[in-house]
Amino acid sequence: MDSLIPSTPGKFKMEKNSYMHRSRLHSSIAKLTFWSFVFIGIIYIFFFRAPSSYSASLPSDLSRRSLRTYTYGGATWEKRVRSSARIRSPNGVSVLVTGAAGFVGTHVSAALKRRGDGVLGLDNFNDYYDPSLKRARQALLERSGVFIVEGDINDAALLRKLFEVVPFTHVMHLAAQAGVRYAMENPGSYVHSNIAGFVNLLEICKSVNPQPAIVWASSSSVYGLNTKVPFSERDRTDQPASLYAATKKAGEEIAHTYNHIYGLSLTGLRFFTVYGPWGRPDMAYFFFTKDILKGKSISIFEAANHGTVARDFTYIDDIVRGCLGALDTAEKSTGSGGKKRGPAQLRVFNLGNTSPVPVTDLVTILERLLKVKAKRNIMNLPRNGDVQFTHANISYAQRELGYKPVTDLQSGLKKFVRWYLNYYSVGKKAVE
Ligand SMILES: O=C(O)[C@H]1O[C@H](OP(=O)(O)OP(=O)(O)OC[C@H]2O[C@@H](n3ccc(=O)[nH]c3=O)[C@H](O)[C@@H]2O)[C@H](O)[C@@H](O)[C@H]1O
Repeated sequence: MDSLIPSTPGKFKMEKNSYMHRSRLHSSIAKLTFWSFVFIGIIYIFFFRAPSSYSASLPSDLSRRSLRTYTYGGATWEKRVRSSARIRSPNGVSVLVTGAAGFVGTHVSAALKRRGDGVLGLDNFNDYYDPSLKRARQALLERSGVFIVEGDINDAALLRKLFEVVPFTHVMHLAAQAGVRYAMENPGSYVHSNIAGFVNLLEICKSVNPQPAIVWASSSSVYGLNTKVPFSERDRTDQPASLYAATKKAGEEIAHTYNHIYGLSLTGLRFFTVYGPWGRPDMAYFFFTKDILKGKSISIFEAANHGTVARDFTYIDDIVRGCLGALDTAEKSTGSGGKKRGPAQLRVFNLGNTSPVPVTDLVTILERLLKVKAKRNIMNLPRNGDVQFTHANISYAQRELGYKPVTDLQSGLKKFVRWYLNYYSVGKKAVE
């Protein structure tokens, strides 16, 4: 039997005996047919059926999350855009805030509006986390006069239209696929938002006249496996530990290119684990709160040999002040009509708290504020993108932006917990 099986599929040995030859030929045709079916079957399973495979899940996931078609335009829509972006103070600026329904985007938009700047939001309201929280933030902003256009930063026609309606002086680019660990589940979404989306935005910014100055969100995660502390902007950032970090690092290099070729003024802000009211439910402090209240156990990561895992948790109001400082000190872009006219500003700043706190201490603070004991499940730091600690050196931001964080973790979490209990109408009497 063995000799009937071709040594290599598709390759036939020549036989001397004709009967043998015919019967072998029939048998070979049957086998060829059989293997063809197997082959076609495998292709079918790979390309059309495998629900968890990257190639199959990516397009549907992306189309569900951010490639929806949005409707925009018309006189009423344009009127809303103009009114939202109208500057109402003598030295005000007009800012397009991408990711305006996100955590940092909402706070920054509200702060800009409060001081009289013109603000227009842009957000694709994807479902990476509960979109109803994004809708609630949108409602909050609407009450203060900020309109959020529903759309994606990959939509060049929409971005062009927005710049046609409003000659924005600044772009605060906060739209991104966030989260360190989710990058292993949906890598394509990071490339789509943090790289393709960023390039698309820069393409529009470089071609409009006047070009806006751009401030955008990088991340502390670019320091990756760097062990020198505190992290300074001059430290190496070529060892990202997650795809998220790699896309943010790529963003910094892309910013360099657009600054170099087109004279765009670009400022990247490396945020360090930002937390606070209206925060992101995918972040540990947020879902720890939820799970502690529900009596569910929480996983607390520790490094090898019971090593402490710590973060330079930074309170949202401090971050907002840093963002405004970056906008206020951003110089004008120098290009026009897609051509560079002279050197333009290119900056990167750490925005952290300079006071790392072990995750176990974060849990202790939450327990005190919630008046509920956590069910702690200590486990090894998984190899899925997390780093052991972060710690920002902020002297450069202090000098150039007047950045000075003033909120310690205890006070910041107190405000977060108060908001959380109120927002989710938790009937517990916690936080004195
Ligand atoms: O500074 C950034 O640039 C990033 O900050 C944030 O990332 P991280 O600092 O990783 O925050 P977060 O997930 O809240 O984990 C906090 C701590 O809890 C630990 N952690 C986490 C989960 C868990 O189940 N257990 C646990 O111990 C975990 O090991 C970690 O030590 C943003 O999400 C990210 O978008 C990016 O902006």
